[in-house]
Amino acid sequence: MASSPRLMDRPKSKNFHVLIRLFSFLAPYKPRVLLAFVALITTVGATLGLGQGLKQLIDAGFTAQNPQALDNALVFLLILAVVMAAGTFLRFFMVSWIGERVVADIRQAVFQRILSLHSAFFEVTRTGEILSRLTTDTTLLQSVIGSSASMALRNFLNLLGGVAMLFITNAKLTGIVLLVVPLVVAPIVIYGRKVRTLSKESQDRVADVGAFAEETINAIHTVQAFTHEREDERRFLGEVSGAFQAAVKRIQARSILSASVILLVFGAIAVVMWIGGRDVMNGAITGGELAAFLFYATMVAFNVGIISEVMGELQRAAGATERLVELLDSESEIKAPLNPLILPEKPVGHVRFDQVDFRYPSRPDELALKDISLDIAAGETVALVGPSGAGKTTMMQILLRFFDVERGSVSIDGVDIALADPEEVRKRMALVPQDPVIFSANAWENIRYGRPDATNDEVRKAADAAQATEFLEKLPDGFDSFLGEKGMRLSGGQRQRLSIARALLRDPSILLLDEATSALDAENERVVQAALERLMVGRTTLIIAHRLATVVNADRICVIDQGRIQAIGTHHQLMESSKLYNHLAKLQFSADVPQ
Ligand SMILES: Nc1ncnc2c1ncn2[C@@H]1O[C@H](COP(=O)(O)OP(=O)(O)OP(=O)(O)O)[C@@H](O)[C@H]1O
Repeated sequence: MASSPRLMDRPKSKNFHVLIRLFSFLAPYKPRVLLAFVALITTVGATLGLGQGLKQLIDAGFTAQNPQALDNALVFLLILAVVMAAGTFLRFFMVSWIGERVVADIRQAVFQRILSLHSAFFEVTRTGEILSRLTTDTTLLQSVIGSSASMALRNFLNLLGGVAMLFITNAKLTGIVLLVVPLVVAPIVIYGRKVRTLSKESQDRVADVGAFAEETINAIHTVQAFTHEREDERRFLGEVSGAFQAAVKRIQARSILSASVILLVFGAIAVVMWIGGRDVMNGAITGGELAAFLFYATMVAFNVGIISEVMGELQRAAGATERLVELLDSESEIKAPLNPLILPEKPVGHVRFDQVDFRYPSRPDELALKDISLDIAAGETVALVGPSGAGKTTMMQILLRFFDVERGSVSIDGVDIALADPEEVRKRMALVPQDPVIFSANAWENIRYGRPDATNDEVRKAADAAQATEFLEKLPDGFDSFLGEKGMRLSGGQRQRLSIARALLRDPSILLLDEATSALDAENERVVQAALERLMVGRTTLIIAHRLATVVNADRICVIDQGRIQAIGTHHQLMESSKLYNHLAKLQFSADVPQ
């Protein structure tokens, strides 16, 4: 398993018309595109002019022994060189700039689209695939827009111009060359393809070496514990030898290709020179004409070769564009209707599930929620309890409208959330997940995630209320401390308190808590509990309960099993009436459950 997909591996497409979609991204930069085009035409013109300068140099200068004409021809060539240099600078700069800019825009557009997509999309699309579209495919496009496309265009124009100049210079020799060029270029192109296939194979073998090493090193403890070192060494040697053999094949093919190119190209030049030389001797053409002719002929052959190379790149770019366009065209299935219902301006916090049936798109044959009806008054705390896989998390996901229900409805403050804007719905809620995510940023930014426009003062107050200030201030740089990849520097309880501060800052009317099951030590549990209680004041709270204290303190407890609500009531009521609850309570909430 290679850690990152390589450019060579991306599938190609012959579907070139998708490349047209790229034009919409070029549109904002029309003046630059135009400038690049003008520069391109100028350099092509100057390149073609070189042949004429050469002809002048030889005929009027050398052959006629005229120093003045020689000077003129040289000045002409120098001017052409300056024009070519300036044109190339401008073209290269503009085209590369456009390539980088357009790719930045495409990345932004794709990322924006990905963030808006519905949960089910992420279930069917692997994260690695999305990432490789965002990085590898866009990089490929950058190389195409920023170089290959302009190269293809330049070479194509050079080719057209070169052929035209060949005819103008000498039609008879051109006829011969048109016969010879395919004979020279075709074997080179065909063999070149073989070399490319071998290069890819060689790269794959090298990737295998890397993948094997990566897997083994990551599992170093298992390797050593099972004393598997010798065996792994032997297998690694196999991988390394495979890579070496593939490389040798590639090198062999490359050497043959280089030798053939030299033989064919110089052989062809010799043949044309021989025919042309005889014509010069006969007086049919001048020496300058022959030189110009050879110049144009070489140019044409060279350009044919390059274009065939670039075609492969363009095919890969078409493939990349196809995949990016597919992403850009993905529509979120969870979105606001055309005329979304507006939630009441002042949030109340009334939540109602009404006869909800739901099944996950990835598991269509099984109802995850069956006929769920639950009316939660503003400010009420409802604890969800039930065995693992009962559907507790699913209820929260439905309330956050990560998925739409199949039957029934879910409403907030009297508004069916399916008819509202999902962003507005989610703005009314804060989620404190079981295993809170800490982003690789400092504490300020991590808490401010709850409300990006909060002031430092507000962040501090939230941290105070969540009992997070003390431990945050003890960090080396206090609130400015970088909390590291996935918050590695914080303990489980600290992460929870930070997440509570985040929710406090968001100040939602509805709170979704997924209690941590992982055994927080008694001290931590007490602090987290205190922070939670402060957070819950005056808010409607739906809490997946794993702790006895939560269950006892909840206004109502909802017992869920296999997607259905089995019973609702207070702890004491349920201990009496619900066998399942009684069982769960004894099992889950430790032995000292009050009877
Ligand atoms: N994304 C998903 N796609 C398909 N099925 C899912 C998905 N998420 C959960 N399920 C299934 O839906 C059912 C309810 O899962 P849910 O996560 O709501 O349970 P839970 O009560 O929260 O369990 P736990 O206490 O273990 O977290 C389970 O059978 C689960 O396998």
